[in-house]
Amino acid sequence: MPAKIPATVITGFLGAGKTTLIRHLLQTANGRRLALIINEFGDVGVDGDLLRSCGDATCREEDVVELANGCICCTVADDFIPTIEKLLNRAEPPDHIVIETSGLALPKPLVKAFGWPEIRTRVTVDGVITVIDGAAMSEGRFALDEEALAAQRAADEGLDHDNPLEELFEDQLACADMVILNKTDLLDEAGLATVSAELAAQLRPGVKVVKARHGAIDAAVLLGLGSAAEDDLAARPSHHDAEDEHDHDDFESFHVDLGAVTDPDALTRKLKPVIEAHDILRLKGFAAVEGKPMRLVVQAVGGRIQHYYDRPWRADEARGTTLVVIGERGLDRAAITASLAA
Ligand SMILES: Nc1nc2c(ncn2[C@@H]2O[C@H](COP(=O)(O)OP(=O)(O)OP(=O)(O)O)[C@@H](O)[C@H]2O)c(=O)[nH]1
Repeated sequence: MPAKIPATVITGFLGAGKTTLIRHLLQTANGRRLALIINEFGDVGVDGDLLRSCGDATCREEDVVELANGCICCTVADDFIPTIEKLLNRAEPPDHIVIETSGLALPKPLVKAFGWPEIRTRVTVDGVITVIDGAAMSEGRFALDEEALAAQRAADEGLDHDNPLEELFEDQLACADMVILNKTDLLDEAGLATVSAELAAQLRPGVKVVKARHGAIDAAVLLGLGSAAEDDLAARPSHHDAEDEHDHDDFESFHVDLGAVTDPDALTRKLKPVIEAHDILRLKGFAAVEGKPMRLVVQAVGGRIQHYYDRPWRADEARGTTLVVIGERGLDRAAITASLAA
């Protein structure tokens, strides 16, 4: 029986730095042939496109498979299993498969999928790596608002779960074999100490926390953990263990198509109040800037916004501005679209 091909699951909340970590991983793959499966919650494959444009020898076009438009934990049978089988059946299978889940995916159902008969003898979960946005955590982005929850519980006995961000955050931590505490450049010493202590209190015994900036952790640290997580599920509790199915009704995503922009900084100034007014969790995409041959990448994690040019527009693609908007259910799409188009 040939050795199982290792697969690493990179998870973590919206904008934590998963794609950034994978780009660095590709640059330190040290000759390993990697295949990437990139999962997006939204219907526009931003991360996959960013990774394809990284141009490294290790991330050829055919090595990046995109599973957009829904969380990988919900599309296991239709999308994930067939995708893994295709990779395993290649004339030259990859040395290692790296899976980036969407920022809203539950990792445990995905790890469970590796126990499916179609693939269980051929691939193993080498490790679940959870990326944490240290800045968002220190700002209490995932902390439970005790008063609000107490008030909710008083009003509704039937309430049986914490807020969706809190649950998702806890599930992504509970399933981790390693935690990357990212964005430490945005933390002062006190903030780092607080976040590190909060993490340590939530992690299973033996789970390592590695501090990082811009996901700059080498492949040698991330790959080769040998955790066989698919055989260790009982040790990884989830809020959703009791459910057969889970859904992502708590979140929603849509994209806005705009024309070319004249000034990237003006675009950022326009985005900030819209993100804050509508509590948009994540906004990302590409913009065409008048007179510029390069494509502008727009990245917003909560109110933290940045933009940069990543590559020239190709002759075969339509220049335009497409922004993916992700938030908790109930986003006012019309108002957001109107504000961005104004
Ligand atoms: N300051 C700072 N910014 C970072 C760091 N890591 C990532 N970022 C930025 O955070 C934003 C989101 O990074 P991504 O790598 O796209 O995050 P992601 O987890 O893949 O995002 P989703 O796939 O949308 O969940 C980008 O603007 C990154 O440049 C970091 O360590 N420090």
